[in-house]
Amino acid sequence: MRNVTLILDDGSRFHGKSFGYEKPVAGEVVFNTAMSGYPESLTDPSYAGQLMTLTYPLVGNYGVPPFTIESNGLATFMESERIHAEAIIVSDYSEDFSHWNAVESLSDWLKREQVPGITGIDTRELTKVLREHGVMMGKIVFDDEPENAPEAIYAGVNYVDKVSCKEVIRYNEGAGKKKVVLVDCGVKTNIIRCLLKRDVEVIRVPWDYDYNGLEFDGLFISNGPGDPDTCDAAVQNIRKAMENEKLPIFGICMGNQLLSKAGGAKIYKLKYGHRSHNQPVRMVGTERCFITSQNHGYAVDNNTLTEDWEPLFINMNDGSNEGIRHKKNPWFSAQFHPEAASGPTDTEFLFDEFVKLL
Ligand SMILES: NC(=O)CC[C@H](N)C(=O)O
Repeated sequence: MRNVTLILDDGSRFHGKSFGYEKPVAGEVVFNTAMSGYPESLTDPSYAGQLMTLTYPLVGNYGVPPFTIESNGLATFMESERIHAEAIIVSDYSEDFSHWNAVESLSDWLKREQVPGITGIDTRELTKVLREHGVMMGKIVFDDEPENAPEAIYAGVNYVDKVSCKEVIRYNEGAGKKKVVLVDCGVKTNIIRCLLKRDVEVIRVPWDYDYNGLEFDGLFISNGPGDPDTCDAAVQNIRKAMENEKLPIFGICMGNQLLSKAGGAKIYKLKYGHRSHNQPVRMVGTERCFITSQNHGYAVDNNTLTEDWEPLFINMNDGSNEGIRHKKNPWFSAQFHPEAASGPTDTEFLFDEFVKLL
C-alpha cells in the first residue's frame, strides 16, 4: 500500500494509504455520515467531482454486489453504470468481506473503475475541519511523487452535462398506463425503478433536451451533480412546460433546485451540505417528521420563493428548504431522496402522489 496525503485548500494534511486505483486526484471534499451504502453512493452521479469522505469507520466489510443489468437496461444493485465520485476516503478499510450478494472487494472494484481509495485517515477529524471551515477543495497526492498533483475546480463546472444521457431512452414503451418525461440531470436508477414499478412509461431525456413537443402526462426532474446555476437550459424548458398549468411536475434534489429556479427562487451553497441517511424533515402544515436520505450541497432559499409557491418540507436540523409546492398547480419537489438507495424509504409515497396526479 503506497503512502498518500490528502491536502486541503486551507493547508491541512491527512496521511493515509492507498487501497484503490493509484492516481492522484482532486475535487471538492465532502463528508457522508451514513453507516452503509458505499456501492450506491459511489455510483450516484450526484457525487461527480467530489472526494467522498465516510465518517462511519469500517468500510468494505460487506464487499461489492455484482454489476448485473436487468432486461430494462438498468443496473440491478448500482445507481448508475459506473462510479462517479472522484475518490473515497475512509478510516479503516476492510479487505475481508462477507455478504450474500458480494462478488468482489471494494479495493478490486475501485481499481477496475480507476478510482482512488484511501484509508487510515481520521475521517471524523477531517469532518470536524470541514464542518468548521465548510467544504473545501482538496487533492490526494502520492508521497513518492508529490509533484504530481492535479488542480481542483468544482464551482461553475457543468457536471450535469458530463453525466446526463446523450440520447432519449424509453422504458416500459407502450406498456405503461401513463407517460412521464424524465429530465436526466444524472438520475439514480432507483428513481427510474420507482416510476416503472408504478406502471409508468418513462421517456428519459438529456438534461437540456426540449421535450415540450412530445406527448406525455407528467414531468419528472432528476437529481444531479454540481451547481444548479449551470443548468439554465433545463430551467428554460421547465418554464415552457409550466405554460400547461395542469401538467403534473415532480422534482428530486437537483430537480427541487431547478423547479425552484423555474418558479423564480434563488439557490445558495450550504456550508457543508447534507449527506446521510438520517436527515429529519418536517412536512409544512403538519407535525409529521420523516427521516430521509440526502446528498446535496446547495439549497433553495425559502425567502426567495415567489407568492405562488410555499415550502413543502423543512429540515429540522438547520431550517433549510427540503422541498416546495405550487399553491394551485400540481407541481412539487423534494430536496431529499424519496427513492433512498441507500437509506430509509419512508418518503417513497411521494412517487404515489405524483403518479396519482398523472
Ligand atoms: N443529489 C443531488 O441532486 C444534488 C444536487 C446539487 N448538485 C447539490 O449538491 O445540491
